Amino acid sequence: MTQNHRPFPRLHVLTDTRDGRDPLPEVRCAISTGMAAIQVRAKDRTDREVFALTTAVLELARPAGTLVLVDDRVDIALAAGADGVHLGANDLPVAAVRRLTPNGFIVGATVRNPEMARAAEADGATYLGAGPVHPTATKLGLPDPLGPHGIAALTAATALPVIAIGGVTPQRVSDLRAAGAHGVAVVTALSAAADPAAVATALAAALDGPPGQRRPVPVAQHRDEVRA
Ligand SMILES: Cc1ncc(COP(=O)(O)OP(=O)(O)O)c(N)n1
Ligand SMILES: Cc1nc(C(=O)O)sc1CCOP(=O)(O)O
Ligand SMILES: [Mg+2]
Repeated sequence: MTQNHRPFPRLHVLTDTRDGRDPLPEVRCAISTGMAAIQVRAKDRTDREVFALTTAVLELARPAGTLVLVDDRVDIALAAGADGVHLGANDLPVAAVRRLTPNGFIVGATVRNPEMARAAEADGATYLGAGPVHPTATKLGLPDPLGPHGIAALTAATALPVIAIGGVTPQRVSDLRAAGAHGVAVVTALSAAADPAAVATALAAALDGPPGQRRPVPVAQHRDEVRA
């Protein structure tokens, strides 16, 4: 794990490996913003390939101090030396992963309503991924979009940083921050962009600085800093 005392990242970029694509170009763009975390998400790859991709992402991320998380797989995250894992409903429970991992290891949890947010916080999650906030074609079988109002209800229920995911674009960031989201997670905003560097810059600019109506939450209370 990296020693990182920066604020918890507001821009989470998930790798898009579909159709054999190489996600490293957009990973480089995200890292260059200086405010991103990279989540290695590679549903179509073998364990060996996910491990190799995580190692490649870590090589790019470490010199910049960028955090690297792995979707679903705490074993691969630990084996590769990543900073954390993102857990969904079909993965190991947050509390079980906490027992397996060292202090400072980041554990994200997918939540879709305030009850799930409270439970994940009680179980020891570091941050919450909340979605889908808008319609998305990237993942099938999701419930109806939460919208910024759903994000507001969810952020009111937890002191943890909430990362909104699903159909996020630079233009949609401001409403999400106003709803209390700490940040956003994206796949196709970067992977399908003609100019991913420009989109990464636009996302970073939209996430930078205080939101209009952000709920004040003490840093120590919502684990806004990662102290590995
Ligand atoms: C930041 C963030 N939020 C939500 C998700 C979704 O995770 P999960 O429920 O595990 O679904 P898959 O990504 O595995 O399809 C996420 N990955 N990141
Ligand atoms: C991987 C994922 N999880 C979601 C959830 O709501 O759990 S939405 C999503 C896809 C996000 O992709 P895009 O930025 O291209 O819409
Ligand atoms: Mg997952």
